[in-house]
Amino acid sequence: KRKEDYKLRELRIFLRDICRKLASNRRFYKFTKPVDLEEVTDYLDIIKQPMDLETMMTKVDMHKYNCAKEFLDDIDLICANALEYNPDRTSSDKQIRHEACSLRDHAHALIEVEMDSDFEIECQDIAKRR
Ligand SMILES: O=C(C1CCC1)N1C[C@@H]2C[C@H]3C[C@@H](O)[C@@H](O)[C@]2(C1)O3
Repeated sequence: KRKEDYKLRELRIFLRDICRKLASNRRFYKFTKPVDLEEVTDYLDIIKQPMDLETMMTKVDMHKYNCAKEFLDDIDLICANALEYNPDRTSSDKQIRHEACSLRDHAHALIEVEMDSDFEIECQDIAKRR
């Protein structure tokens, strides 16, 4: 176990906690599971890289994130997908877009306040080397 492996384990513990908090917020329930591709049959024609919070939790466990920025890139992907697939002037699409922007801003704010910025810089240096 190298020194940086201990840092990445600390990052995983931190990101699981962030993911748990987001997934347990009822405002974000639409983003907790993959879009049902049997129900939404044209989804992959429009959205080339689906993402959701359960998939992100699995990615944490699979050591797919080497820094918080990579985690936030997937949060931004969840949001961008929702804005792209639900663009209409209807109240249901507007509600999805509002919730997507709220998820994005809440996730960035949560990490900003809870993450030591020097620790993230160290993780981003590890990410570059890998
Ligand atoms: O984009 C999404 C999710 C919401 C944020 C992610 N979906 C695409 C479909 C359009 C809209 C209404 C239902 O048809 C439901 O299946 C979906 C799921 O919501």
